[in-house]
Amino acid sequence: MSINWLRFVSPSLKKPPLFHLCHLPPPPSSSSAVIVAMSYDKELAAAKKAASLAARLCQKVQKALLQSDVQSKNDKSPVTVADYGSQALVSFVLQQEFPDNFSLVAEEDSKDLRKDGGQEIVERITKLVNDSLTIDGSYNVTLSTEDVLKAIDNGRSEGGSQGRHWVLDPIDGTKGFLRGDQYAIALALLDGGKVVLGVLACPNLPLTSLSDAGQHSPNNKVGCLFFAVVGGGTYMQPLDGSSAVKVQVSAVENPEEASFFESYEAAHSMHDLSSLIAQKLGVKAPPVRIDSQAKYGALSRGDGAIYLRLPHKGYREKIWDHAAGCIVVSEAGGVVTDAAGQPLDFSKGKYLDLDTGIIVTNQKLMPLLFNAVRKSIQEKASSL
Ligand SMILES: Nc1ncnc2c1ncn2[C@@H]1O[C@H](COP(=O)(O)O)[C@@H](OP(=O)(O)O)[C@H]1O
Ligand SMILES: [Mg+2]
Ligand SMILES: [Mg+2]
Ligand SMILES: [Mg+2]
Repeated sequence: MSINWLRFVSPSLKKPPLFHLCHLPPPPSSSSAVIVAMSYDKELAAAKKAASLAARLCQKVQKALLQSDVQSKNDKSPVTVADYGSQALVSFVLQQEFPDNFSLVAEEDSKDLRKDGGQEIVERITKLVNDSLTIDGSYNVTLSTEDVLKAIDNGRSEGGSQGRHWVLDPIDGTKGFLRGDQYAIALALLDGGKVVLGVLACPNLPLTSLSDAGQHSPNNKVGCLFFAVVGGGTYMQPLDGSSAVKVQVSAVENPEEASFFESYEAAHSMHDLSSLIAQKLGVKAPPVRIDSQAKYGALSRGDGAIYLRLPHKGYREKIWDHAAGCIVVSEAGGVVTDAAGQPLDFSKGKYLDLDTGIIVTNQKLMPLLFNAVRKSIQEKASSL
């Protein structure tokens, strides 16, 4: 038999309450519930610091992007010095902060960098990482090229349902990054297979809503940091560090007024299926196509009301593409499920086992969205 841990939220807390719900066995000789609150304060501070430093590194590279900074991985997706630099930096910072209990599941590894001809690019990455550490000033170190390669490879954990694992996408939306568009540094923490903390740094996302007119005006500042801890809500602050505000998903109940997000890259989602779903719902506005988990961030503050991600058959989603985004949206009052209505399961290793795809919206719209998704999938299947 077990008792519930109780959610403990002090009304006097000004900071976001950072406590985790889970189950514990009862104390041996007590009939009253024991409240044990698990805090992720230190993890949140470290994650925000690591993601902000990585964002600064990426911004620097995006400004001066050279063709030679781009390599092609075996799966033909691009990867840049910024992806590697961001991963090395975040990995190094987290390892310094949590030396006794460090496990990281991250997208990149050093295999291609260790091949012949990789030395020059590794030196460039090492310089970027060291420059970022010098600006930060908390760690009095200069990393060697081998230190950087090792920091990248410390992201080789498999994750799973036991213990704590950090989950990192050092640049989510590398194609957007290369185009000068949206991208995100996405960092989450799994504890016992559940996402308990997420940080999304979105260096090119305007601080004001994407739906506001004039969002591309030169006066509209960009650079958002979203963060969420389980049970504590979602907050957004400018990447330059000024104060955070609590955010909430859109309260739209009428799908005709809902706007929806999908991937910019046509190959990442079945846009024909999304259009069918939108048509069934009566959504009037055309889809807003943006790269990366910036979509989850934008949705968490109500810029749009629906995010549909319906990859082509055979594609397997990775946990680093959704972990941070998922908690950022759910703590802002949204719902994230697969196309069968099941919550995403981050406890199975690097991959998410999903039915068809991922659907995201607010609690009011979810039943309508779910029905439209099921009907559209059936219609598409029977028309083939
Ligand atoms: N064929 C495909 N279908 C779905 N997702 C894909 C894909 N090819 C790549 N991706 C993933 O889509 C992510 C970008 O998401 P989005 O489409 O929302 O911009 C990529 O992350 P990276 O850029 O980190 O590699 C990559 O993991
Ligand atoms: Mg990639
Ligand atoms: Mg990604
Ligand atoms: Mg990536």
